[in-house]
Amino acid sequence: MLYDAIIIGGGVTGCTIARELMRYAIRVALIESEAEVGFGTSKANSGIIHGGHHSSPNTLKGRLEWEGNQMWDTICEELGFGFKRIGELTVAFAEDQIPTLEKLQKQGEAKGVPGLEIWQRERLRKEEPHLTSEAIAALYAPTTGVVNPYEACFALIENACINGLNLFTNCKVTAINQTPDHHWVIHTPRGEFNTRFVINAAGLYADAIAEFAGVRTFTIKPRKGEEYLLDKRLIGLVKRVIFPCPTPVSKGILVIPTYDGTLMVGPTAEMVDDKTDLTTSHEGGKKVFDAVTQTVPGISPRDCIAEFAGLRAVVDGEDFIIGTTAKPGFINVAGIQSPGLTAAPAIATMVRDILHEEGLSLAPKDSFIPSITKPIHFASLSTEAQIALVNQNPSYGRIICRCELISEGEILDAISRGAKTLDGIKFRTRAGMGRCQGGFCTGRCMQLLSQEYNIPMTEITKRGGDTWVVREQHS
Ligand SMILES: O=P(O)(O)OC[C@H](O)CO
Ligand code: FES
Repeated sequence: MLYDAIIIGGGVTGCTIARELMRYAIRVALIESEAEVGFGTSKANSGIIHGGHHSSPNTLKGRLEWEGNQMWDTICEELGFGFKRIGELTVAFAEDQIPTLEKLQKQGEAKGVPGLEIWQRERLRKEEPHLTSEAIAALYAPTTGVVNPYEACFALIENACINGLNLFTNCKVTAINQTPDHHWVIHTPRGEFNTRFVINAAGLYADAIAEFAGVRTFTIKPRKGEEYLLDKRLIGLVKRVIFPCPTPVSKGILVIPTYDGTLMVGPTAEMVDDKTDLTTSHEGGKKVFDAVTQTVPGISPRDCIAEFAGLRAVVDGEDFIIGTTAKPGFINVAGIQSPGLTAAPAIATMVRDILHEEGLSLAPKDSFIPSITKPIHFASLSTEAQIALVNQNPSYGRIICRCELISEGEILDAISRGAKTLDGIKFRTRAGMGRCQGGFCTGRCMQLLSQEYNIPMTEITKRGGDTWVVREQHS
């Protein structure tokens, strides 16, 4: 079969493009090397929909940041994943940082970002009493939001699949070539895929994919960010995302009230050589906690319940690379570092427009379904609603994850929506994300995966590949 477009890479960029393209009467596939979408850089994203004022309007990422920011309300309404505009504060600790706040405010206002205000010490103390008294002023941005990035990926891809996307996971591209009639052939261990257009949204590996096609003009360098999740006891300590004044390459180390309320602190910003290096380090942890304990003194390293790292896909020049290449039909969507999540919906419409300009006919599809059935979150229901649900389906009455109060019904629902691994369950339902970090619920989630896919426990993985949890015993 000849596809009209194939997207390589199922991070938030690829998933958002896929969902956008499914509005039109075209044949589209998405190829992802990992076991599930969102399992690369996206799963370690800080989950911030940036206010719109951080990047210069003279850059592509600066333009798409604000455009994308404004598109998230509709997407979340349609797809039902969590998104809250909780606002942010960029904090100044010394007089010489005030011009930075003013510059960010002007930059945002030039783009049309509403509501940017500089708060002086008194207002700051009143609004965020747990912020250090050393803070002298802050730029408030009400447009900043938080979202669970992996939930966004799952919801976008589920909706894209309902609307006809062909999704291939565990499918690593090994070569790309062009036929004499200028169609592209993508080679994978799961077979060959033929397409008119290739959309290279391969994140850290976008340079390798461009190289396969003979159009590489950039190199992706990984910049690591370590993040530390804190215990629930700190929920509510700050209400907004707290930023320091930015550095030339990073927005700095933040205190992030995630969508679920749990605080997360980070990220670091260290260039690394290895695209698979997701280690956290003593130095990284120290850097993060030294910074955030100064900003919010109520935080302690002892509150950390989990830590992880992600790798930003950075190119020279630090801007997004989105556009056509020397070979017709091959489109790069590369260098999507921060604010990539924020910009993703605007990136998707930009890619759609490029495809149209390049000659792909995009007739809107009358049958497009914009929404998905929203997953039930049992613990948030009223007692009456919980009783009614359990009477109707007793699996919602069996709690699998005690820390996060997640029921069997929710886990079975996640599996029916495509969760294939323990992380797939965890990122969809929160089972395993609690204080015991899966100590109690992992075995029970494995039993459910084994039962639903009819596979032995030894085939179940944490996140695909060789990440098995139990091994067969040989005597
Ligand atoms: O450190 P940055 O600027 O890459 O930003 C990363 C995230 O968007 C915020 O944590
Ligand atoms: S029981 Fe699931 S994280 Fe503790």
